[in-house]
Amino acid sequence: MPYEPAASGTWDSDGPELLPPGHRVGDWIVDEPLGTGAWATVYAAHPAEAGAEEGADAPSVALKVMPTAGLAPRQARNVAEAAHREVELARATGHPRLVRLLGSLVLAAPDRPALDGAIVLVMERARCSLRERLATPVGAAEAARLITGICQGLAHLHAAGWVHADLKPENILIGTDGEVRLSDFGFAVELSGTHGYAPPMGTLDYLPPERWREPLGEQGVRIRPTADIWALGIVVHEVFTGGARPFPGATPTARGAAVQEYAAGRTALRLDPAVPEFWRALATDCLAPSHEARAPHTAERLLARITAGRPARPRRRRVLRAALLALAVCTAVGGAVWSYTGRDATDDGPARVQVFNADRGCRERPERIPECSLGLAIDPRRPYTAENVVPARVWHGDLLAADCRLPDGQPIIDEEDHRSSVWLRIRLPHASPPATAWLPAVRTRDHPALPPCPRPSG
Ligand SMILES: Nc1ncnc2c1ncn2[C@@H]1O[C@H](COP(=O)(O)OP(=O)(O)OP(=O)(O)O)[C@@H](O)[C@H]1O
Repeated sequence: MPYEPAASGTWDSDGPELLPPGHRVGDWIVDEPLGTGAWATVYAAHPAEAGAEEGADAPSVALKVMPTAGLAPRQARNVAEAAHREVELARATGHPRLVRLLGSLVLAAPDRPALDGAIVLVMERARCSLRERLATPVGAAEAARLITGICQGLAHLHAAGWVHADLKPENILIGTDGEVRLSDFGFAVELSGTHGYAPPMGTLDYLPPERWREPLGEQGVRIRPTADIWALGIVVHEVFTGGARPFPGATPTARGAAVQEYAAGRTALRLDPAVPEFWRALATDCLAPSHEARAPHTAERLLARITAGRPARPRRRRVLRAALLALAVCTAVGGAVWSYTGRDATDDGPARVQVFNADRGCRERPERIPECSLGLAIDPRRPYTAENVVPARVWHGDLLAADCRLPDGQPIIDEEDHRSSVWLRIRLPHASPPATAWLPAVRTRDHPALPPCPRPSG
């Protein structure tokens, strides 16, 4: 098959050389790595010129560092072209559901030959990827909101004359506002008329059946917007099943063979029963076996169908409520689910606060299920993300011992549009190091009088 997987062996087996925290890149100082793809490592970074006062509160960005040194000429050309496409697409489009590109530069790092000359894209920083989010169950309302956001991004891209061509949960980010941002436009294709051409690259699990048979011409392989619609069908299935693929097989190649069997009419499409009826019908249309059968299901029409098919609720409330739940559950990634009994915590605390979960569904459930758990931050001045929560989880109604109040942590917005940068320091039970963690004030309705906290260290 004329195909080169995206995750081809670009790096040494030891992995890519990483930039250390504190390294200056243009106007930015590198913090921790956020993720690695086949071509790039993405880092959190903050402005180099932020005053000491601003410190960790300065806006954080994501730096996508795409090394070119040491690559074969064809690979280096691929990387440069991918970066160029990302910049071109950002210039030509721009939409709240697409990740924002803030600039690009070439890295000068003569002391690090593997990174010297790397192309760096400066982007808005997201909270996590959809792949990370899928590590914990996604409720129906949030699933609907996420899929709607993906459709909005695709509808805009397609209307602007582009195909993403590598849609997958790793490339669907969740912004700090809890909303979808499509990202990674390195394989994006600009349409001329009904189709465009791209190098034979992509991610096997998201390729439509026709791509497996598409001849490789001088300009590459033919790509049409229906390729994104197929990938959307796979993603819809994953959202409701914690990342399970709809086609059977232990490897991407085996699943690709199953896709071929289905497209040839030899097997039926079998979606997981966990996918609700409305979304099952939508995913089935996205996964129509040929370009022609899929073509009527444009992103715009799917969006209209979703808007018409979803229960009508006041828009503002729906969006904000879901945003807070997304925030809560994003932070659950990587943290162990741990039954935290508020009763213990109140024994020695100077003030008692009760956890409030914005999601009514969670408030009404007595079981302590992971999807209703909330995270406590390690450092309230850093973004409220998976890397920044303690393993302990808390649930609605838990009683916690708060010993002081920090007025100027990361701002958090609740479902009623209340924005607060106040955080409460919580004493954790002795058995669970660290000794303290931080609860955003919007996660409780209690307002006890508390002394100001000393500025947290580290
Ligand atoms: N703006 C961002 N904010 C936060 N995390 C990000 C951001 N961009 C990327 N990431 C993280 O970094 C990972 C790799 O980024 P990206 O997919 O852009 O790299 P890539 O090398 O082009 O990947 P691929 O293997 O899909 O070609 C993402 O899956 C995501 O987890």
